[in-house]
Amino acid sequence: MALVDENRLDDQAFRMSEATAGDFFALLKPRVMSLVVFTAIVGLAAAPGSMNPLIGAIAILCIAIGAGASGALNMWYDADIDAIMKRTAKRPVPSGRVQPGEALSFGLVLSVLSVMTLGVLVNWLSAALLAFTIFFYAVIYTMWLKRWTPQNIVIGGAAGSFPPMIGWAAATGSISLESVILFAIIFLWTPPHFWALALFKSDDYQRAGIPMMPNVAGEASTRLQIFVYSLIVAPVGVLPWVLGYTSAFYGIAALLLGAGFVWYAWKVYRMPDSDRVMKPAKALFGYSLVYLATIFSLYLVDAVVERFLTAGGI
Ligand code: HEM
Ligand SMILES: CC(C)=CCC/C(C)=C/CC/C(C)=C/COP(=O)(O)OP(=O)(O)O
Repeated sequence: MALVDENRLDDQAFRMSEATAGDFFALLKPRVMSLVVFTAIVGLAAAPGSMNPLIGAIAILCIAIGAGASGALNMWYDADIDAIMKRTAKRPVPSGRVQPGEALSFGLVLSVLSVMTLGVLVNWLSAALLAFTIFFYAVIYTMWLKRWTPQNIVIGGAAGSFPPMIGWAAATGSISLESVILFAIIFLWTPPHFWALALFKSDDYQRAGIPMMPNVAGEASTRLQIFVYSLIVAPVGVLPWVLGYTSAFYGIAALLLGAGFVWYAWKVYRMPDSDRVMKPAKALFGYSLVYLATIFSLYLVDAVVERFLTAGGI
């Protein structure tokens, strides 16, 4: 009698993984997470005091790995709906290149690794914030809010807003009003960022049965809500200058960028129901990325210049 039952080797559980390193990298949602990690870098660099550059680099690496891990956990749980939506059907799990168990273990191992390393080598406040953010995205948003309420991304947006606070906490071991304002900018930016995309991808969400705002409240209401959020995020983007955290250089640029945001959102608000190409919504989605990347870049430049001038006694 053979020691190994040949038939059992064909079972799913015994199948060798067909996944490549590229598939595992894709599980980290690298494109989205690159901007997320950039906001964490800004939080870390803008924080007062000096930090050992090696510890700073370790902190950023841990945040990047933790963010990617939360993306893997999201893709593990969402494989059923990702398979239905055109935009996501080719992802590693729904396309069968990565087994669900592999994605789950990958996400869990990286989550524990990133949080523990951040805690041991940097500080436990930033590690606790990172753990909470991973939990918020993977469990509160993905497993609960996303399939339950059209306010999913309004509440779930908190997850994407924490990284600058984590960076700040890594540098200082504390939370401050300035880091809460960086949180608020991303939090208020998320609904227009995402609903612009949800407008022109609403068929996908409809088919998958996800209660995104355009599918539940309708396109007209979503367009109005996008515009209202743009009216709030624009002044909040200028708040760091008003409160004296940045120079006028940042403040004026933020004012102009905010005016641009309101303009793009206004075009979406005025978009006729009959417009199925939805160019204004696509333009706003693109602009939302430019807005956040630019405003955080300016914040970084402002903080670095300020530090340079202070160090030089100017
Ligand atoms: C709950 C909050 C958020 C939701 C629901 C959301 C949703 C999405 C979706 C569905 C896409 C399209 C992704 C794709 O092409 O497959 C996207 C793209 C993107 N998002 Fe978000 N997002 C959120 C928060 C954020 C945050 C906080 C950031 C960065 C700080 C961000 C940065 C990006 C970037 C950079 C892209 C473009 C990726 C590319 O080039 O394909 N998002 N977002
Ligand atoms: C440090 C840390 C843990 C950061 C996490 C940051 C975070 C939560 C970012 C959210 C980004 C995002 C792509 C949401 C997509 O929503 P979705 O999952 O509904 O989009 P999908 O349909 O493309 O999967």
